[in-house]
Amino acid sequence: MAQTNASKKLINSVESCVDECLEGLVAVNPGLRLLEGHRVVVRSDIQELVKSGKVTLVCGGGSGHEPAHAGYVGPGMLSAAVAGAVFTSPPPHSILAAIRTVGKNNQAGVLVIIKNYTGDRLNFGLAVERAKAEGIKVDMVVVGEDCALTSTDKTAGRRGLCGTVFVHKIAGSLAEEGRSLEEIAVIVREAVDNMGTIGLSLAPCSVPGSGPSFKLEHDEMELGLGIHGEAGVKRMKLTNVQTAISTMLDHMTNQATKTHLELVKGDAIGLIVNNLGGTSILELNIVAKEAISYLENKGLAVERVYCGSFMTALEMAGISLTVLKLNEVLRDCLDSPTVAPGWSKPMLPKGQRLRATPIPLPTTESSHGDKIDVSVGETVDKDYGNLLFEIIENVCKSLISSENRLNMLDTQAGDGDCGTTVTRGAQAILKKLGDKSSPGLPVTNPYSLTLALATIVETDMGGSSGALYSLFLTSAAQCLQTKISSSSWIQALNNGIAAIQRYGGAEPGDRTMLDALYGASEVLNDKNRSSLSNVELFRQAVQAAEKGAEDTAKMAAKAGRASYVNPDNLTQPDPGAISVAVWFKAILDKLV
Ligand SMILES: Nc1ncnc2c1ncn2[C@@H]1O[C@H](COP(=O)(O)OP(=O)(O)O)[C@@H](O)[C@H]1O
Ligand SMILES: O=C[C@H](O)COP(=O)(O)O
Ligand SMILES: [Mg+2]
Ligand SMILES: [Mn+2]
Repeated sequence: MAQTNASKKLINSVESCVDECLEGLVAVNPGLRLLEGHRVVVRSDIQELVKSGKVTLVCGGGSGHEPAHAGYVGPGMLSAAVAGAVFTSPPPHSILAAIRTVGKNNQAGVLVIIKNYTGDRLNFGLAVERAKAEGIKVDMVVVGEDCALTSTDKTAGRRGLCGTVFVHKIAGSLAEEGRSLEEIAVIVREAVDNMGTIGLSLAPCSVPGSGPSFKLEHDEMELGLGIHGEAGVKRMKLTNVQTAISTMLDHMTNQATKTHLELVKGDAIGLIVNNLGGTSILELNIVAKEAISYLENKGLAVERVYCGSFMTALEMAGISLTVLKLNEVLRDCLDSPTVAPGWSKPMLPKGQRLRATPIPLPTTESSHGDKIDVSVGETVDKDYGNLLFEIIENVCKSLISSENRLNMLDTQAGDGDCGTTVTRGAQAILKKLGDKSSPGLPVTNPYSLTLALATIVETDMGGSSGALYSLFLTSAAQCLQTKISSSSWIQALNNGIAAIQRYGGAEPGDRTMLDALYGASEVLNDKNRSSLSNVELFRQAVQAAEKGAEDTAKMAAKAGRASYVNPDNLTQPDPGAISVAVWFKAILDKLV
């Protein structure tokens, strides 16, 4: 649902903008093709590549960073790129489709390269585990080179930014050379340790369908922002470009910060001067001149400079600077040829590309989650099934009607997409749920039902929320195989919470959805409340979830994207926690 204050965009619809962007990309680049039924761009020679004995490379993440990542697909760089919705990690099934396409029957193996974001770690992590279980050789490198943070005490760690493009180039070159998966992973991880990025923004961007991601006064700029419109670490007065660049690079190399890049006189470096999307070429060239001159004045040998749009944040006015310490191997990697359109000049269209047929998916024996065995798990009677139907329907509708509020909260704390992501999941569930007279989901079999919900969420949602809810539901289902009672639902909740903690690494008090879930679970597991009726107990659990969610407003963020935002700016509750309170309340409404 578009918000009324949405910024102007040249799109046909919010829902279709990523697909149409990819269609356009493959239309003007003959070397690129779409993978059937997925937001995955692959090399058009992928079938030969897989047989070539070379390591293949998969990258991906949310859209809005164009040309990243699909623009780096091509000989000498990536084999495939998986695109999520704008600023939203893609769902695991598309990632798995990409890994299968480049990894099935490929002895050399697959290297998956991601930027360090919770959503990407979880969704790509899940797909990698599935691929391994299918016998595909695969390793994953997580890029986190942000130098903005002054400490590293966050669960979320350093963000992955434009340095990821250097990683694509280095890994691409080594793969082309025929190096092994193990060798490539070692060299690439070392390169990540030897690079740093710092951003600067003059004006925010806006996600299609929404308003600006944050506000900057006309005489302000923001140091160290991320690439999703998340506010940065320090707001400063607008200065001339020379002062701005020295502030950025001083911060990047400041020994007092835990995330600084160690540079010593005489070091050879490569530099990316990156346009975050809305900076004029005139300004960008000045930035390049100033950055080179700053670095040379420090006695560094600036051996390679790349200037342009490499890793954008939609139309954000601003820049980032990435410095990579070079050695002979890395220098050769940067210099090796590639025709990936994002790195070199785009090739001209040949013929009628819009009609090019998509690459078919590889056939596969395993079709995880596509079929759910309803013979497992205890069945409940028709009335109970009807109640579950109504609960699911109400949960989805409530979440959908909270879309704008959740987006608004995520705009302050993250990247503004939590409502959109949750709504996408809810709509997919409603579509599958269908009609009450003949539901499309196994509502009389709680175990199968919960697994089916996990699969829908995993397939259609994306983002941190998608992965976390999928883990939650998959683990919860394990407690619903036998004897359905109020206590098995409580066990299911406990198990689900444990899975979120296990994979997300956050704890109660870290300002996440866990704070709402925990509040509710404490009440439900409280022995002193055993005399309460089920409905009364649940009513108190809802109150605790709501309180847990509201209390996040006062918490410091330790996990997720909010952990990068200046704590002074975090005055509203966490969107993920509010979403939990919303669905708890929606369940209660159907129990009374
Ligand atoms: N490590 C984590 N553990 C538990 N919940 C998390 C974690 N990281 C993020 N979250 C929850 O996810 C919510 C954001 O969801 P979403 O917008 O889908 O994520 P993103 O855009 O960062 O991928 C946060 O408000 C928070 O409640
Ligand atoms: O561009 C977005 C990144 O891929 C992170 O995704 P996320 O917001 O789902 O964590
Ligand atoms: Mg997101
Ligand atoms: Mn978000």
